[in-house]
Amino acid sequence: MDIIFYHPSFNSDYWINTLHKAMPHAHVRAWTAGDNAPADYALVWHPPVEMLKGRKLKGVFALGAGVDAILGQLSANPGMLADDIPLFRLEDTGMGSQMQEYAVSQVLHWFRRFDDYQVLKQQSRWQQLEEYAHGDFTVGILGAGVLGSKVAESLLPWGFPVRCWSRSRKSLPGIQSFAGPEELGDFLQGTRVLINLLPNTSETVGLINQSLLNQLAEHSYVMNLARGVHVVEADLLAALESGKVKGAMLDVFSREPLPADNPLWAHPRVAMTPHIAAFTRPNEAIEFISHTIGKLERGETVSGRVDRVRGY
Ligand SMILES: NC(=O)C1=CN([C@@H]2O[C@H](COP(=O)(O)OP(=O)(O)OC[C@H]3O[C@@H](n4cnc5c(N)ncnc54)[C@H](O)[C@@H]3O)[C@@H](O)[C@H]2O)C=CC1
Ligand SMILES: O=C(O)C(=O)CO
Repeated sequence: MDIIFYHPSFNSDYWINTLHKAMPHAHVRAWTAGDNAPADYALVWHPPVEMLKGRKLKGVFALGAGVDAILGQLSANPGMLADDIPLFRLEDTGMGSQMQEYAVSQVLHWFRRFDDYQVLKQQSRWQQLEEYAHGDFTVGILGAGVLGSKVAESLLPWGFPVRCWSRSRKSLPGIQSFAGPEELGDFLQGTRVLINLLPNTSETVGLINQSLLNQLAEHSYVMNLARGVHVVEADLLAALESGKVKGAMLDVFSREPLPADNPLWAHPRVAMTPHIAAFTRPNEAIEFISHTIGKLERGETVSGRVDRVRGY
């Protein structure tokens, strides 16, 4: 079995050596331009079109959770990957716990008013502020998939009401599930902290706009852990200016790196991280990939297959 590997920044040697340990029978090589030798599987992240174009592969694994980039390449280069070649994505592989860390820490930061105390500190003011009540701090998660559901579960022990919105209804103990466009309004009403963990698709791009933000509770918070294109930045800035949104924590942006002249940089109630909410963990990813390839070779059913039409 031959596997080709491409990632613009990962340590190829580590990945190839670890893949060899997980799959001793496989020959894994780092793909380089001009390599047209046969392969059975490709492990890729933002691959050059020529790496996949015209290849007969048993499967392609995206080395991340979101597949919008590779699907975007596919739509721009139709011949890049034959329709009958399955595309897989990583499900959790160490990203779930990272998302939990990020979300819980930020929700608690806002709930305990550390953002307000930082402002008082800068004014050298010693002042105790009125505490928020858990009941007034409903957390609503857009996207209740692998990562969104883990984030939802991690917030429950802290006493917050937690709800989620997804394409289909979910059964997550203690978490109110809202499903489909017809229930988005009910999901938003009363949501104080909005956390985005949706995939970037034609249905979700630009979803977090003025209309959606206006439906949130007063003095709400927005945390974007998914993709920058989900947020209409001008609308978020307007909601911050009006006070409808009290604070934002953004890990992803419509352009990355974020251009220096973007007003989000200087906004006093916007905190930012440079797309670091959750990294692919090599060991967990290789375990997932090697198990999945093993199942594929045995003709067994597998999870993680991307629905190219649906977009995730
Ligand atoms: N900032 C970062 O470092 C990272 C960001 N991500 C982002 O997180 C996203 C989610 O990852 P997973 O949870 O693994 O994805 P997933 O595919 O397991 O879950 C997606 C969820 O979104 C819902 N959804 C999709 N389209 C919808 C629609 N039109 N209306 C309502 N609900 C819809 C689905 O029902 C599902 O619950 C990824 O697509 C990626 O963009 C993932 C990893 C790291
Ligand atoms: O896995 C993903 O989709 C990511 O955004 C990793 O950066």
